[in-house]
Amino acid sequence: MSHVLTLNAGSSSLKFGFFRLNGTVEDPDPRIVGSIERIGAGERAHIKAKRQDGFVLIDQEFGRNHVPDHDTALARAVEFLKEQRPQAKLDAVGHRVVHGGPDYDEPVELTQTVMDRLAQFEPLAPLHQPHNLAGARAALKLFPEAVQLACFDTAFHRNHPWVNDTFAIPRKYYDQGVRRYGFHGLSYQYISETLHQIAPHLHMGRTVVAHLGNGASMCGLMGGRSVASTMGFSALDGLPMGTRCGQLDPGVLLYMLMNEGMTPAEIEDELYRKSGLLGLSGLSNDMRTLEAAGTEEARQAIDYFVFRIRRELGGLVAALGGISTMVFCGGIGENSALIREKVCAGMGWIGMELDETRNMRNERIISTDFSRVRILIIPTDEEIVIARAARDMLARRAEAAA
Ligand SMILES: Nc1ncnc2c1ncn2[C@@H]1O[C@H](COP(=O)(O)OP(=O)(O)O)[C@@H](O)[C@H]1O
Ligand SMILES: CC(=O)OP(=O)(O)O
Ligand SMILES: [Mg+2]
Repeated sequence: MSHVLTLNAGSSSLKFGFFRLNGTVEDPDPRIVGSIERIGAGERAHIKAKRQDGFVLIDQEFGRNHVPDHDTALARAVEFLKEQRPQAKLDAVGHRVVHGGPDYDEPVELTQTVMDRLAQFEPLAPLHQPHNLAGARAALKLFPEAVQLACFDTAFHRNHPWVNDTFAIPRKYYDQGVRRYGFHGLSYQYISETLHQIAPHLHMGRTVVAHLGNGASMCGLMGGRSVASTMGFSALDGLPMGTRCGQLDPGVLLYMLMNEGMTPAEIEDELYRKSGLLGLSGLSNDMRTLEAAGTEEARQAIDYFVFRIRRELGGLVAALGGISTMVFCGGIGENSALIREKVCAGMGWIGMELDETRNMRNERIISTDFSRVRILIIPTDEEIVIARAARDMLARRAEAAA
């Protein structure tokens, strides 16, 4: 029996999935999915994992400083999986790698050359890429006989039309790779494939997907393919996020450099780690905390988040030439009735009409029966997209070896 481990390393978390492969066509079976959160020096990390039927296998806090970095987190996750499945042999380890640069438009086997190339993109995604690659290095040591593959957040967007792929700066920068890459591609691929399964007629049309998590972006899909996305060169652009600023006039960067005398490292820290919902509210990057807080600053942070989503929605509808389906996903998109309600309020002019009760109940279809645009909640699943890619890569290698 073949097994695949999937790893999705964020700035302070590691999500893992343990899948059984049932042949080369059937969907991989998610036997165990879990996460370790609050990784870092001085933190009390927390491991959670569930079986496929929802049974909680572990939900436990570590002691302070017990999981100071991603290498330790991976070791803890592997220890736990070995306890659960002592006999299982891993055939592949699939990694979410946020930045694949201009060339990778599909998953690739992680060789040393590929790793070196991907390390060049670390400055473009400092909250993710270094951790993604650290996870890959650690897994290469732990499982030398397993196939290791990288699945990129950028790959799904690689066929954007040129106007959505470029900035209006001298052309040499485009050739150097300064482009609008777009991210959250594994999530958008999952939504696109799911839409194809559950509503093929909607999949054929014009869809706007709002992936609203700690990182947030939106994507316009035409016939299931990405046409435009709100994220650009780095995972900073577009919507404001938990701690990232989203769209910013580049003049603000010049101001920080020249008037505030900030160093590039200080600006990076300000824009990636201290801005967004946290920076505006002065309270938290967590939407649940902001919704419960009731302070003026928390309300303003929510208002700004919603305002930017609505602006981008209008822009994406114009880029697509219309809209037939709107999908919400990510931790906020899947769980916050309040944010969905605020985003959809008064959007009748593009044919969106939210059903209040369905929205409150987090149902799959949350538009009214009369709404011209279908509004859906689809819980996203980046892990299964990685597991499917691993299945396909193992099948290709087996075929080549036969
Ligand atoms: N019931 C809820 N109401 C509002 N926000 C929620 C709810 N559940 C989760 N969230 C928010 O989802 C965000 C995390 O989303 P998630 O997609 O898990 O992020 P990540 O990018 O780390 O994968 C947090 O801001 C969290 O507050
Ligand atoms: C690209 C990105 O923002 O990812 P995440 O949502 O995992 O932070
Ligand atoms: Mg995410």
